Amino acid sequence: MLLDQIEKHRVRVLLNRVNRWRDRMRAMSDEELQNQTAILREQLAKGKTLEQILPRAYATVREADYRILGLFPYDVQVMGAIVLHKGYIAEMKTGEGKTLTATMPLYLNALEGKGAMLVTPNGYLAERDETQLAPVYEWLGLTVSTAFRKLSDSKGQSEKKISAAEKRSWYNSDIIYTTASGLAFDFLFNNLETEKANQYLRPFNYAVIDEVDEVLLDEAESPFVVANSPTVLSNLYQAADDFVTSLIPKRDYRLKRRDNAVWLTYHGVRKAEAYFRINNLYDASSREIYRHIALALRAHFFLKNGHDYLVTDGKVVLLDEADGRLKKGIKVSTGLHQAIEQKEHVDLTENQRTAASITFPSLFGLFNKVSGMSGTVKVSEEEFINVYNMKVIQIPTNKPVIRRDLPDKIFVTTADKLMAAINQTIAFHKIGRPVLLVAGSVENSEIISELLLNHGIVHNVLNAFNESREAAMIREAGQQGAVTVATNMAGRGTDIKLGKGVKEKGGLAVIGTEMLSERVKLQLAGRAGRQGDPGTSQFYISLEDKYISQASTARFKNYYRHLIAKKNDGKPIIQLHGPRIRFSLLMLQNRVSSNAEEARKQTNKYETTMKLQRKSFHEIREHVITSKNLEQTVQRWIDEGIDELLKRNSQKSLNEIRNMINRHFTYNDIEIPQPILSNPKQLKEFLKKLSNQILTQKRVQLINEEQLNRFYRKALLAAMDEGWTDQVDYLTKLKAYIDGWGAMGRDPGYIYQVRAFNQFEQMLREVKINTINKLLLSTIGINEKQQLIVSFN
Ligand SMILES: Nc1ncnc2c1ncn2[C@@H]1O[C@H](COP(=O)(O)OP(=O)(O)OP(=O)(O)O)[C@@H](O)[C@H]1O
Repeated sequence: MLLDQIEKHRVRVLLNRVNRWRDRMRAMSDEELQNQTAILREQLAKGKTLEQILPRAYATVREADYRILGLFPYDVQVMGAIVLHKGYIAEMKTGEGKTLTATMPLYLNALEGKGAMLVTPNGYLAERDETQLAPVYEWLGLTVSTAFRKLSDSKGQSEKKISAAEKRSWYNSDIIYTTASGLAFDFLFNNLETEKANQYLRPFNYAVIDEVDEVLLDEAESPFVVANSPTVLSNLYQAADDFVTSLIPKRDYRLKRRDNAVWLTYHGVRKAEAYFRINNLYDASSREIYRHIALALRAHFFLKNGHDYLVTDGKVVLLDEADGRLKKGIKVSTGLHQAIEQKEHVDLTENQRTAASITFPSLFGLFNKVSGMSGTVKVSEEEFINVYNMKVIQIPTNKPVIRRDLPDKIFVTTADKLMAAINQTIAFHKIGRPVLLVAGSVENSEIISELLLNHGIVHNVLNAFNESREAAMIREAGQQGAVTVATNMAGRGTDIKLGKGVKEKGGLAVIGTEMLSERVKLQLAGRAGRQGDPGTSQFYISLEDKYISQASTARFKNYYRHLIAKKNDGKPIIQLHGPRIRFSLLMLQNRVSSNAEEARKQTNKYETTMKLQRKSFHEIREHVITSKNLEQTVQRWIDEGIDELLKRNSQKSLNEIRNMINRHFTYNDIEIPQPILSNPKQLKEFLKKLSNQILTQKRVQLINEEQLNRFYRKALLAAMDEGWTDQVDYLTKLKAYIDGWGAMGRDPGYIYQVRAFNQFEQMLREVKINTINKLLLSTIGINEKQQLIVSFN
């Protein structure tokens, strides 16, 4: 608390220093103001720190914001901007103008020439913000871009592959607006490139993460995955799916939604053994069957169409749990995607191996400095401090918030709550108040839409199906009498402006129709009452909501059954009142959020191991990709590879050695002098000589040293990337495999670490052997353009 006060005091001191510049900046001509960028850069060059030039820099942007956009950042926004520069998290209430706030730290940190990024959870926000603010930065002499092809520029060419040069120009801009997922994918692909010329990222410097709780908490657990080299598709998906649909609840399997767990009972296990004709389901030889059953169980009991994914055009597309958008291009790894496809009876996509993966927490761990902003972070402050070492500073609002967040209305069934919510919508609509009606899933948004149509109410539907009309719908949503049905896609960053006469009627009414976590709820409520506007929010929830059913206790379930029985006896709509039910729901909410926090901690533990391995792997890779002379590396790796091969071929019979030579060195018959077989030293010398002979033969086909180096590089990288793909794939599967072990009293984090480490060492040894293969068994040639062509077997 005291520290908090001290920190806030420091922020105020800096704010005063920014304010002292205000009149001087106002008096400057445009030219003088624009010239500040050069002055500030010069001060940096002369050794001043960013902190020292902050007041002048912030005052410059502030004035530029005013001259270009007509918006002069308020004192509270400058305070938020100071917090962002320090690498902390600024909690600024919804609608306080975080977009404008970010202009200050981005400008300041970009002055060093190492790049400053604004990362948002979705492309709509990144593009909107960049378009709005680019004129300010450009006016001040900085370059700015989105790190993706803008929807507005990409007419007809969105299919065209984006060149490395184009991407490089984005990422070399002073200020970059992008999405967290776009950045994750670009990072992974950039690392898989085998030529420096095809890489486009520079080292990450400074980032402001918008909606930081969504990025670093809600999405912390789902890794971004790049897949390659399809593996054989297993027909076990269908068998496992058929098997799971034949199971009898309780007798064959048990379901514990609260712990997110489902497992086979003794009966179920026997049934599986009979079904798959095996002796022991838990035997190592049945591991694949076990894995497929586990996947099918998960697909059937935990993932729901319309909730977790959509089936469109015969394809399964995942929905982002946090914001209800389609997660294009992302697949659940380890076969769960195929298990869902099998369940939905659509064609199975190819099963792919994970080539590289990263989670948001480790992606942002690569930046020199990271800060964040959101309207709803204080509740998770402890986690931010413990896990990310980021302080949270609350910024006061510019004008008092007068929005009223009314207490939840609680119903027993889904039907009851939807009807009540619709009736309320109709009442608001009658008096001309705009309503944002938020559905818990795509499926519910369509049901609500139909019900509204039955009442003759014209409305817009904003869900993952019509994302393209988002901007237009948001523009209409605050007008008199407008009704907008949306999934929680409209939950973050959506700036709904009130139309004429709406304030007098009470502002926007947000009506939620699903129990949600406190943070998501606050975000949705925050679509109303922005910038001191009037507005209300109220949530209509039922005991059947997913959030409740996944976490409810036996007592709670009995209570629900009792109420349903009453309802079946003819009682119409049952609404629940009183402190007891509210208290129970509060407890339930706490339980869900602490479970989620635990799960994130576990994932972060796994990820730390991955991070270390990724780092050491990429250090080696960076050496290979940049080195102009790889001769020594090649010799050393061949040497180590031979040692490893000899260790593995312990017998050293003539046949064994001949086989080894044919598998790794050359397909030709080689004369092996008998006596060396019993002398390891001589044998090693022999193999080294052999590899040098083969390399010399290759060398003569090459034109110059540079081409030789290129050949070396291609061979080493091919060997390394294969090894790394196996490693990442192994780690992904390992994680899925041991994740449930905690329930059995073992520490999955520890087991993971030990196995992951051993496998990494093993992988490095494997790479050395594979290097011999790539170098010696490949064929090379020069094409008519005098370019090197290498083909690996
Ligand atoms: N200094 C200012 N002067 C006048 N209007 C402002 C100022 N700053 C922001 N606004 C306006 O306030 C509205 C809300 O801004 P913005 O959408 O950036 O809020 P936000 O904090 O990002 O909200 P959310 O938490 O919902 O993402 C916008 O319409 C913006 O133009």
